Amino acid sequence: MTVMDSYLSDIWKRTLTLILEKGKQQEKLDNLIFNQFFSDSKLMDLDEKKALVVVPGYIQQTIMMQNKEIVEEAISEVQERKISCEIIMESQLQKIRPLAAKKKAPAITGLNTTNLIQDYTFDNFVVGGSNRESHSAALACAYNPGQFFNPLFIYGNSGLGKTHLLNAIGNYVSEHAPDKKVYYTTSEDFVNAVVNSIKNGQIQEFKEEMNDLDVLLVDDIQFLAGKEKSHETFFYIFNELVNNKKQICLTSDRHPTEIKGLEERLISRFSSGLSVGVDSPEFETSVAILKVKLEKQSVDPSIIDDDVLAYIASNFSQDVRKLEGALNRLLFYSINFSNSTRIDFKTAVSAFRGQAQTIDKNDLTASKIIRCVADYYGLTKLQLVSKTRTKNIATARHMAMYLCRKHLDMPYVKIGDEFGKRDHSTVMSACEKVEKGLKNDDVYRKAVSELEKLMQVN
Ligand SMILES: Nc1ncnc2c1ncn2[C@@H]1O[C@H](COP(=O)(O)OP(=O)(O)OP(=O)(O)O)[C@@H](O)[C@H]1O
Repeated sequence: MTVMDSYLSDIWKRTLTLILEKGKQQEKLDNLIFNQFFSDSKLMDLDEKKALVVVPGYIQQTIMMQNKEIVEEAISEVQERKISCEIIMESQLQKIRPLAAKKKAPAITGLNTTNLIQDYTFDNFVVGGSNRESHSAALACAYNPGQFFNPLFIYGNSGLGKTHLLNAIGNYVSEHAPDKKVYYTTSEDFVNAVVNSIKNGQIQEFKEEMNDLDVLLVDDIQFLAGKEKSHETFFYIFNELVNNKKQICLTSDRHPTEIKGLEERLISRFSSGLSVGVDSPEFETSVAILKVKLEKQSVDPSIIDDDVLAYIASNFSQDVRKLEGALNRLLFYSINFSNSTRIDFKTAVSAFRGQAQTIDKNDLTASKIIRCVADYYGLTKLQLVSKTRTKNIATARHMAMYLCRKHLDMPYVKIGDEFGKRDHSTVMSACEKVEKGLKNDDVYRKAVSELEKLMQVN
């Protein structure tokens, strides 16, 4: 432990004692809540006015935020000056750490610190149709910086892996060519650095330091919009680096030509290399991502039934952050509220009650599902529950059984009763067929998604 660490730890210990005392006085906290949600927190940083507090997860963060006033009162009392607190989760720390490192670094930009997010590598980036192009372009830039696409511009909605890819490039270069200077920053930090350098009369030094880089990675470049002073500096650095065959990689939430408030000359520079998009992951990619994230948390994927991963993948794959959040919720739920060592479909349905596809279960009945499926396939309800085994009727029947299981959580036997008294193994095998179809077949996925929409409106 460094002197700084033990200094912060001592302050936090005294603060925690006060938080409990004040919380009890104000009847907002008791020992149980305090021990469960406050005791694992840490004070990571402290300056004249602000404290950075880190907590293990979402729940601790939420509960501490609810008591933020008490927390701020307590630390202000310990420090004998007014302190405001930022409370973040450990998982957010990595994004913030570089800022802290930069602050302490003697150089203007902090280039002598490695500010890459170490966890984001090509090895743990799952490739699928939605990101194949951007992954391949990023890898090419990492393998041969400055040679292929300059700049590489990766764009797409939030949470689709742009920051991950950007850092993967940096980590790859740092590992394979340690003599190369790599710098990762967000455009907001870049703007702050420019403003500070101007204020301190060091803008020339700042530019020189930047021009000395081999790889410049700038995240969320859209935030440069409207910051005219920084445009000038960035334009200069951009030209120097590109002319010297140094690699620049940028990310944004939209294509360069759609960023409003950027000078034309910058837009044209950004578009002059290669622009590649990232999209929401498709089903297989989502499942593979979930498996990678489980591995990262040292959870054996075999304790989770395949249909559970399929369920999360079909409900939360708009962005990977949502997928990760859903997985964390499931793990949290099963650790705290389930007695079983396996995580099955039923556990998942309970964990996501009210979160996954918002079909109102109170409104939904087997009969309604049968009607929707029959309409969708152009059949009658009678045909669906009949003994007929014609392929199209059987497929529709399997689909209806699967939807009853998924949305009504009905036992197999009961579903069998609804479909002309079929036995439970027939229903089980029907559900398995649809689950398999969902993994391998776009037609199944499309049908389930359209049927679920129909079930909501009908
Ligand atoms: N293909 C993937 N394989 C593995 N993890 C992924 C993949 N895509 C995204 N992730 C994970 O999803 C999370 C969000 O990704 P990231 O921060 O890179 O998104 P982003 O596109 O930069 O979002 P924003 O625009 O909001 O900054 C990260 O934890 C990242 O590791």
